[in-house]
Amino acid sequence: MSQDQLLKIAVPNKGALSEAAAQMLREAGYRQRNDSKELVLVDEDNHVEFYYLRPRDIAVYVGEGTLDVGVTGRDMLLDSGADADEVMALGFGRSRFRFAAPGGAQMGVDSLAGKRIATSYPGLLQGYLSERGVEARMIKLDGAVESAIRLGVADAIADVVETGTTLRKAGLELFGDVICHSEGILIQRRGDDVPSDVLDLLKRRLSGVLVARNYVMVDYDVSQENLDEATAITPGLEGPTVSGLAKDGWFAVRAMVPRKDAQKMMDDLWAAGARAILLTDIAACRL
Ligand SMILES: Nc1ncnc2c1ncn2[C@@H]1O[C@H](COP(=O)(O)OP(=O)(O)OP(=O)(O)O)[C@@H](O)[C@H]1O
Ligand SMILES: O=P(O)(O)OC[C@H]1O[C@H](OP(=O)(O)OP(=O)(O)O)[C@H](O)[C@@H]1O
Ligand SMILES: [Mg+2]
Repeated sequence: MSQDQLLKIAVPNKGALSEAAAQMLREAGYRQRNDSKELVLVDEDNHVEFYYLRPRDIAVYVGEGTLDVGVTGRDMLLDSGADADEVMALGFGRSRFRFAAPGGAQMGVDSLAGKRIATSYPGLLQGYLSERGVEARMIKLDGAVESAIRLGVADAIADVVETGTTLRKAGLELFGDVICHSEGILIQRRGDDVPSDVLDLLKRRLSGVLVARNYVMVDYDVSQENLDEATAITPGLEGPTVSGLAKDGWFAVRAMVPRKDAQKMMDDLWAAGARAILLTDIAACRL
């Protein structure tokens, strides 16, 4: 891609990843379509254009080099066998790809030899079974795979599981190890190392959104005698900002901390003598 061409980015047009992908791109400062029938959207200011495509097809377009990068699911990239690699995990659309069957809790992957397995991800499944030397018959379905056993076309299934509700409602139980931990990812054609400022910016902005989502800012006041103990709890990224307060012997401390640990960290800070402990969201960042 030459510097004056727009970077072509594929985005899922429907399904579980579509809204979350568009939302993340919006938060990263890009324009996104308002009309779900729109197939292409040009964002001149940011030197990119978005192509709205079926999530399953995105790895194919990127692998063939017709589009520069794309957002899809890790399971779909692996299933496609396309000539594309994961560049960055995006933290949304998390799911697991797993085996299930009635009474599955008693089964193992070895028991699948000679059986029929229904799936929408034959490439991913075949790769997993071949590595383990298990020969089974693949029944390729487009969706609603959980119904395949009840309807008599398969003995087991391999499908996407998020909450497990769909499986439970179909009377199925999980078995075997997780075949793939999936989430939304950014992909690029394998070996495509043409330097691109526009792509570097996209990656930096998406990383910024991830940090803003996963971290919060903590502020607190602490006395000199408790300063070391408190800052050990909030080491920050480079180190916490420590500034003097008007009150003698007291300091104000500010640091970024992982959102998931924030409540426990506040308890620990309080126990360490910190007071006026405040948490605030980070709207955006560049690290
Ligand atoms: N319930 C879910 N929770 C989280 N991720 C999911 C869920 N269902 C699917 N995914 C993920 O979303 C990606 C695309 O799957 P999706 O179901 O949207 O596509 P599809 O099955 O081809 O389309 P559709 O279901 O609209 O026919 C995959 O990476 C998959 O792992
Ligand atoms: O574990 P759960 O939270 O129940 O979610 C998993 C279900 O969600 C997806 O189905 P989708 O709605 O995409 O329909 P599909 O099977 O036709 O793709 C997936 O294929 C599972 O069926
Ligand atoms: Mg689906």
